[in-house]
Amino acid sequence: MSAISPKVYVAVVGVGLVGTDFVNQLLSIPPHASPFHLISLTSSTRTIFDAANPIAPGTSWKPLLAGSSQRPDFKVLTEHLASLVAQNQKVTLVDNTSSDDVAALYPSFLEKGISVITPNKKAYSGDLSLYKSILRASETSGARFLNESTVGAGLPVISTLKELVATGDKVVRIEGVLSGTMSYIFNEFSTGRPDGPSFSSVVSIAREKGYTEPHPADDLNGFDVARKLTILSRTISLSPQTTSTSLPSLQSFASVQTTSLIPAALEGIPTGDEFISRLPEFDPHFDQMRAEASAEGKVLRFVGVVDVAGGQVKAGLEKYPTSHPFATSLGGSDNIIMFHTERYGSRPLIVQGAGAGAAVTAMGVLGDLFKLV
Ligand SMILES: NC(=O)C1=CN([C@@H]2O[C@H](COP(=O)(O)OP(=O)(O)OC[C@H]3O[C@@H](n4cnc5c(N)ncnc54)[C@H](OP(=O)(O)O)[C@@H]3O)[C@@H](O)[C@H]2O)C=CC1
Ligand SMILES: N[C@@H](CC=O)C(=O)O
Ligand code: NA
Repeated sequence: MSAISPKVYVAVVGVGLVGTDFVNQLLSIPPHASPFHLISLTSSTRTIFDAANPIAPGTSWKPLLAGSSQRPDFKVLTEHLASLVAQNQKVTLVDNTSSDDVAALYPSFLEKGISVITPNKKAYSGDLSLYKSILRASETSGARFLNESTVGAGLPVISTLKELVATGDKVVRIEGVLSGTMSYIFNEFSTGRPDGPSFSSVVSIAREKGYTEPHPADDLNGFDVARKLTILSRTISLSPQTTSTSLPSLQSFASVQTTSLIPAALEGIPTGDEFISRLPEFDPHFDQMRAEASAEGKVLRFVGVVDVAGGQVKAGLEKYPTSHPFATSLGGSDNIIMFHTERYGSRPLIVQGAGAGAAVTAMGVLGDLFKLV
């Protein structure tokens, strides 16, 4: 007779694009097959918590949350979740925000035995001291932190890299198109022809499709790619299996050599709406870049590199021949990540597919949750 594992108690913070899909995917698991109890939801203004009556499939959870008079309080939420841990329950906090404030709380969740799962890149690409305290807290309590959707959305990028490192392969270089937004923009904008849609129009569509960060400037300044490269780089260099590496110890994503696409006049615009409305002023600048690449028989692609052997991490706009895989094999919000390793020799291990969008990102988060079962 096999033992029945206890269910994992899940508290969700952030119910925007990804968070909504995540909750809907979680609640669509047939109850008899679901290893999860969804016990709490928190938006930026409201919260609900009820460990005794988990939210059931079919519940109209949005009105339930909107109708709550409880304000979010992370101290109280942590106490509630810690009391379940004290009763030997498995408890996880899922952070679907892009908030630095929520990210800063991960060590305090982890040290109380609450696992953390997130597509939010802030903690893992922010200050190195936060990353190290996450590692320490997880090691001390045994609670897990999983972040598959921080790179390549639901694509198996982090899990692949962890397995390469854990099994003793030596990563030489990782390179690829790591931004769904940048991929979509340049797949549509730069096809090898000298003309085509305007830059600002494809950026607007990428935003409508839910690929961009809450503020699209966070994609166009290259920081989103720099954050992903920081996460990949730290996954290698701070793994217990890595004894020595030439990789730089990145103090934060800001240490990555990054080329911004944002015209100087648009730096620091506070809202995404205003940024998008001003972008058409700069279309002629991008038209010229496209025409120059086309004249060389090339396309533009925004690419990131973790050069482990060369000790360099960088992100920027590059030109590729129209026959290159970055030009021929990408469409939509596709990411492509090539792992050059000792074992994979001259033919890299390649992961490719949609790298942004609510459904695929939420799937990566839910996939991480299943790893706790
Ligand atoms: N979209 C994508 O394709 C991908 C996204 N990601 C990451 O997923 C995360 C979510 O992205 P996305 O859903 O697109 O963004 P959204 O802006 O749609 O959602 C974020 C939500 O977080 C909520 N929020 C912000 N601060 C807090 C807080 N302190 N407490 C509770 N809730 C808060 C906001 O709530 P409210 O509505 O109440 O203001 C908002 O609804 C981001 O970290 C993003 O980088 C990762 C991979 C791909
Ligand atoms: N804005 C990001 C979302 C996923 O991380 C992207 O475009 O890749
Ligand atoms: Na991923």
